[in-house]
Amino acid sequence: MIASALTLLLAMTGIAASPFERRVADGLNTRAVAAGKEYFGSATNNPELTDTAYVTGLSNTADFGQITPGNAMKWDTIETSRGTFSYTKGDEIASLAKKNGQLLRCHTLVWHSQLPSWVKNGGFDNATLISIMKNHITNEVTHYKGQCHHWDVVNEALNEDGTYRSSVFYDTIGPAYIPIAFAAAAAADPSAKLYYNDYNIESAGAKSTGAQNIVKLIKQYGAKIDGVGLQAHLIVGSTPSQSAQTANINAFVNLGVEVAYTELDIRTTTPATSSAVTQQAQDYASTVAACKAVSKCVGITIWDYTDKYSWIPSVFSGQGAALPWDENLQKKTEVYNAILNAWGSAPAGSTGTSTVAAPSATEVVVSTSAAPAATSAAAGTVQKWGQCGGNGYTGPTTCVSGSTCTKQNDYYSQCL
Ligand SMILES: O[C@@H]1[C@@H](O)[C@H](O[C@@H]2CO[C@@H](O[C@@H]3CO[C@@H](O)[C@H](O)[C@H]3O)[C@H](O)[C@H]2O)OC[C@H]1O
Repeated sequence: MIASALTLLLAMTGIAASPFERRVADGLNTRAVAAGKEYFGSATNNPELTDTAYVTGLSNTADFGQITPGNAMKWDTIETSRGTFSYTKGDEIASLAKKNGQLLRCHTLVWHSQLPSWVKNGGFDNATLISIMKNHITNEVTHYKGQCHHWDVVNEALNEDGTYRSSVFYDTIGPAYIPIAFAAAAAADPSAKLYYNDYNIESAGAKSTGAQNIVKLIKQYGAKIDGVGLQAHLIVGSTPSQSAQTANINAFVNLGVEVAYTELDIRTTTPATSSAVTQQAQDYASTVAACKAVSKCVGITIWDYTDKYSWIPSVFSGQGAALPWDENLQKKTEVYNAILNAWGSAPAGSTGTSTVAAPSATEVVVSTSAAPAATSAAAGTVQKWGQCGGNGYTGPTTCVSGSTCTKQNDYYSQCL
């Protein structure tokens, strides 16, 4: 009786055992952990949690050691009207992760999308919007304090050319909204790792450089940033090579932050052909191998695990089949095994499922980039937050020669 209860408990936690042995079940997460990573995980959404077969798969810690709420922690769910906070949906997913013994990646605090119109169209001035943003962050991060392994603090602040995206936050506050957000999140939960998260930054280019500049900006302001999330909404046949991805990861790591793949899916035209599936398996493998090759790439999250609940078909017309499980919750063997084997061999003593040799992965070390240069503002430039000091700002306070940095209040200062 006690032995069968123990077996049931261990099966629920992804550990297979007899009364005389404890063996870790083989899977995407246990292989990632054996490769030195923190987790392999999946996003999920509340409506799917009524599907018991789906939840059983999501709760299998051999495959998934981490869960990310796809929508439940976004501003339009949490603070639908000013000062009214609702955590029911986020709590449901946080509780599931806790029950399963899985890590929780919390997503996301400040984003131009899925933002309620009372924020987007509120017409608030600079100081008021800063106060609204800080209040939102403080309230939500405090609610989940101690539960979030990572927080995606700011999501998608960049255009494709690496310049700042126009949003109510950027247009009202200026780029300083980013370090202000990170500082507020750090104050509310000092132990959560704080991430900047974006798409199309999985290989070198203007946007990846823009994200690296955001890391520098946050640090210049004296705020804490721990990591950069590479969303990795990729396309079959156009996925960057392993070496391109590894070099890109190292460019972030060399700035003193870690990296995680946060929303990986690799879409194709549907219905997927067998050659597309073969290419997709290779694309997943090169992405996993890139992460494996750099110790500071801490884990990979797929943006849900099954095509049944993928967001892709609703956003990219005629595209889909992006995930390792199909619409019937069946593993796509070729894709699943490619991920499994890209992580390397099964943990010693595990209940093995595959014996295919793993590809070798080499750590690529690129030269350490120079420390970020202190920026000097041009005469007449309105610095929308604390460029001349104030409100905790510890970055450069120098104007270009001949101009004087004048503090107007805690939020505005100007080089005159
Ligand atoms: O009708 C909405 C529906 O449109 C919404 O879809 C979600 C949109 O966000 C998706 O996640 C984002 C994917 O891209 C990255 O850019 C972001 O970081 C992610 O947050 C999510 O998967 C979709 O479900 O869901 C709510 C419905 O009311």
